[in-house]
Amino acid sequence: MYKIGFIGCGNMGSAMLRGVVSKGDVAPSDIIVAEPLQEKADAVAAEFGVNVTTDNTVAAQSELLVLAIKPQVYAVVLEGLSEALGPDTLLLSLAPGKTLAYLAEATKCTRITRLMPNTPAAVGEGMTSVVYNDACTEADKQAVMDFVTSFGRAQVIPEHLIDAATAIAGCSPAYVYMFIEAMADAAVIEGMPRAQAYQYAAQAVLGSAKMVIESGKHPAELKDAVCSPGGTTIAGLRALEKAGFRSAVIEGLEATCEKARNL
Ligand SMILES: NC(=O)C1=CN([C@@H]2O[C@H](COP(=O)(O)OP(=O)(O)OC[C@H]3O[C@@H](n4cnc5c(N)ncnc54)[C@H](O)[C@@H]3O)[C@@H](O)[C@H]2O)C=CC1
Ligand SMILES: O=C(O)[C@@H]1CCC=N1
Repeated sequence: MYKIGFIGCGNMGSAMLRGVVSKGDVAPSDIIVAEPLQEKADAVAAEFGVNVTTDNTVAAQSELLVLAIKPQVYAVVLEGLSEALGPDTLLLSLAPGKTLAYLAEATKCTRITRLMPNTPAAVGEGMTSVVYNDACTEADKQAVMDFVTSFGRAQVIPEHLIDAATAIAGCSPAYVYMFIEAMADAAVIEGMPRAQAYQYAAQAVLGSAKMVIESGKHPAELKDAVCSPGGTTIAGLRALEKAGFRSAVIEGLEATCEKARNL
């Protein structure tokens, strides 16, 4: 495994770090995190036992460098790293909208990979999309796969699918949490204590997702098996469809893709 550097360690960087450190394949001493917020940097050092610096150029000396910063600060950060980034660095970028062409133009790196992970990486259940550029070697690809599969599932995709991947995996946890909240609100209306309602809703989502992944069955078949003729589920399904449930989800994900294309 390569020595890994992180530039920025906020929500996504720390989720990946938590996953990778818990898996144990990379020694914390082989990881260096650059995080300008001292309080965050101290918390990362204390929790994960990794090396921490506020100096981006030090972290950029790692062989595999994760840009875990917001797309809005890319230009200034990459300019600051122009001397530190070169052909020796395998650059991993998490930002929507920052294309391989942009990253090649903005740095002297030749080996570049885009990743679109999600925060469930923190519990080893991430879904990460991977887009390599042509200069990545087989060893690079192996190192990237070892890294991303240490915090969940991963798939290599062509770059034209990364906006869809951003919507369906990068962003969708937020929408799933909203769904869990909404279901819990309904249970609270019916008198269930709130904490219990979150547990019920979350376990129902977890179990349903596991059924899709492990049974290999079409989601519609699994849905139909819950809908008893003349029963409760089909009555709820009708009300959800009347309220535009599927359309709302499709429009939400499409708005995400549109935003990613324009970042
Ligand atoms: N949060 C999420 O669920 C996901 C985020 N992403 C992508 O990951 C990247 C990071 O996002 P988040 O972690 O959510 O953002 P965040 O705002 O939580 O973390 C960014 C971190 O970068 C640090 N930072 C700011 N300026 C810096 C600089 N000049 N040098 C070094 N560090 C600097 C900040 O202090 C902060 O800790 C973004 O490109 C985002 O689009 C991708 C998939 C999912
Ligand atoms: O909201 C965002 O822009 C980032 C990218 C995917 C998830 N969060």
